[in-house]
Amino acid sequence: MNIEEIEKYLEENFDNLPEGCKQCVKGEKLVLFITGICNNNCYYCPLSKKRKNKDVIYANERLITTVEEAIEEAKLCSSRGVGITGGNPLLKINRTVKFLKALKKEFDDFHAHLYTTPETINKENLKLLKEADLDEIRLHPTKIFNEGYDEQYVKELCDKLNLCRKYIPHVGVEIPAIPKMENEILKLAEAIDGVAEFMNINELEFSEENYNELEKRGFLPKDDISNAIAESEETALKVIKEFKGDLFINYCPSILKDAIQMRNRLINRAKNVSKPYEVITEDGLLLRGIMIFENEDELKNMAEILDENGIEFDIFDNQIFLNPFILEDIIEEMKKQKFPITFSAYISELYPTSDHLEVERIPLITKKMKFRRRRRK
Ligand SMILES: C[S@@+](CC[C@H](N)C(=O)[O-])C[C@H]1O[C@@H](n2cnc3c(N)ncnc32)[C@H](O)[C@@H]1O
Ligand code: SF4
Repeated sequence: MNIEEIEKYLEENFDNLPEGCKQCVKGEKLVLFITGICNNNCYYCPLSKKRKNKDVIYANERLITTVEEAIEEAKLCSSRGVGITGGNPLLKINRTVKFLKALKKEFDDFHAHLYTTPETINKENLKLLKEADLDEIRLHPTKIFNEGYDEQYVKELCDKLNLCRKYIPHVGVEIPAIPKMENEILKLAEAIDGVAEFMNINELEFSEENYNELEKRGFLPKDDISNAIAESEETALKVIKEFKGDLFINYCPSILKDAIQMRNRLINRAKNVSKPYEVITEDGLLLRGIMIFENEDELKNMAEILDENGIEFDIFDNQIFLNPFILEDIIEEMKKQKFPITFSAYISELYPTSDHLEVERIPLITKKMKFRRRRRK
């Protein structure tokens, strides 16, 4: 599926999507990684070394420790809900409940969904999640994808789904589309039809951590621009085509996460955190003009000139941050008037995230620059 096909698919199916997906697509979900601890060991687990089996908390890309930081990140991203993920959030149930209650208290009408695996579902955990007002839960039946289809395991999964339904308003199943597993996935869909409300199938993705395990099994990247695995999409779409029951099955392509969901979240955050002189790109990144001075007096002179002309800027150490296009104009004018340029200058393209990750430095040589639209990994 390319972007146009995904946009068309979303337009046609948006109303049927689980609420958690609706907000996620619009970039309105805070991604709360509550712990990296997990008792499973899926060969396709995409978690990075910094997160896998580490008891760390992230709100979006930001490493946090407190509820207040999670609330702050939600505000900065104009989030309207939270997706609680991990690791397995239920292995840190008290922390999960503490964060969930605090977010629900802080924001009105805040939708919450949570990812977990069937083994940790029990009455005690569900009671706590209900008290904390969890709206949606998604179970990932890992055993099927690591060891093969097992009738008894799927029966137990259905029991767990039924138990979830007693406590949580919306209950679904979420799985990776492992290439060539269409028969197993179809059997699973038939078994959970009438029990789960939806099944979400993710296009299989590789990461630095799982690449070797995927390659060992003959799974290879589908192209050199995304981190999707070849034939995963075909498997998911075949399941959707051949399934004849009532269960709503949704396919979530890797590119949707990168090009639509992540982009929307960045745009939301950029709108809240950008300085008046920064430019928001169509990908939700920030463009900032930067002058670097070796001489403090020259920096002060330039700051005075900018001030006199009503140009907004910030001074950071020996640098002046200003609008990138104004910076280009200034340099052009100085060149025209053969004015000695005593600073170096570039345009910085950076993420509006808490780490301000810089993705590119564009040296200022030409006036009219085209800013490429790039896909992030
Ligand atoms: C990354 S997990 C995080 C939550 C939790 N650890 C779990 O596995 O349910 C969220 C969902 O992604 C799916 N998933 C796991 N590994 C994946 C991969 N390599 N590519 C695409 N989806 C994956 C699983 O179906 C899971 O429901
Ligand atoms: S359940 Fe999730 S976090 Fe745990 S190993 Fe599997 S994919 Fe990784």
